[in-house]
Amino acid sequence: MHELRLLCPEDRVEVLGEALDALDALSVSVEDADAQTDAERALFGEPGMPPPAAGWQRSRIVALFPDEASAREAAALLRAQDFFSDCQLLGVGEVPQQDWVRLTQSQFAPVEITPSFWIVPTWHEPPAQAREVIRLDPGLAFGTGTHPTTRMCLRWIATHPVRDLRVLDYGCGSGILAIAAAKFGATDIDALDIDEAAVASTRLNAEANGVTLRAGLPDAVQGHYPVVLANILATPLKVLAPLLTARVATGGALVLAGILERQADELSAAYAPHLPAGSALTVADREDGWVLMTATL
Ligand SMILES: C[S@@+](CC[C@H](N)C(=O)[O-])C[C@H]1O[C@@H](n2cnc3c(N)ncnc32)[C@H](O)[C@@H]1O
Repeated sequence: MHELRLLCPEDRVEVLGEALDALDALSVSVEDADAQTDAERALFGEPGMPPPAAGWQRSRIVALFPDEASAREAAALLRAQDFFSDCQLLGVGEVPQQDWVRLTQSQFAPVEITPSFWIVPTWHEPPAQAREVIRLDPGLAFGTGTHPTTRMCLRWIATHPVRDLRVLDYGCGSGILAIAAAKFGATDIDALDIDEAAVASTRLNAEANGVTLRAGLPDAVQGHYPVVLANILATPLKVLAPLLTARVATGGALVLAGILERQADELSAAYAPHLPAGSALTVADREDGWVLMTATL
């Protein structure tokens, strides 16, 4: 395969992407040409919040073609277009052959949650000290155990009694929290998500781990649960406060993640009106700038 590398200003990214697509590029990727410099621009915004900028000042576009001739032909055609005037051709080069599957797999190692509880990709053997193991490969849905928010929830599950309890995993992604609850003895588990792909992924992962749970869309929520877990993000968690608190059984635990340290007070305040007297949402764990917040209802 050969790659065609281009440099362009923010307002040409879309038209170049469309043109490369029409020229049968196998893939087109766009990166910040100023990454790792003072001019680097963050483009991430929380759900519901606008991103800080619509695009990068200068983008580096890399398009893959099956051979050198098609990459060069695409370069020649693009250079002849009016919209290419402020753009630059950086080069055409061969992409070295790699074992992409092995390369991807090498980035996912077993993740330790506690010394005896591990998340292990199927291409690895579980470590000798692992007593409880979830087998999980990275897929379309979030939740491989590598993110601090997931890890803190998993740690909570592993260190609190969930045996024989009903559990709600709201925003289940890959289903990792629901599967962990099942591994630690929870018996009646609802794993729900607004994303159909997450629901499908949860079903497959549960089956692969030999556990029983119900995966579905949020309207499948039913009754009250002694444990309600939700690892989403601060903004949706605030919106979901009435719904999530209403689903926690009396004396049950609400466990929330996806919250940055600086958002903890904001979350406590948003949940306060929905909690019984004497109960509060407080920080129970922290990792890498994220916090886990819990309340007993
Ligand atoms: C950060 S992932 C968490 C996945 C997994 N539970 C974990 O702990 O790794 C958040 C998930 O919540 C889902 N989600 C976002 N907003 C939601 C909402 N309002 N109701 C239900 N699920 C939601 C997303 O589709 C995503 O799969």
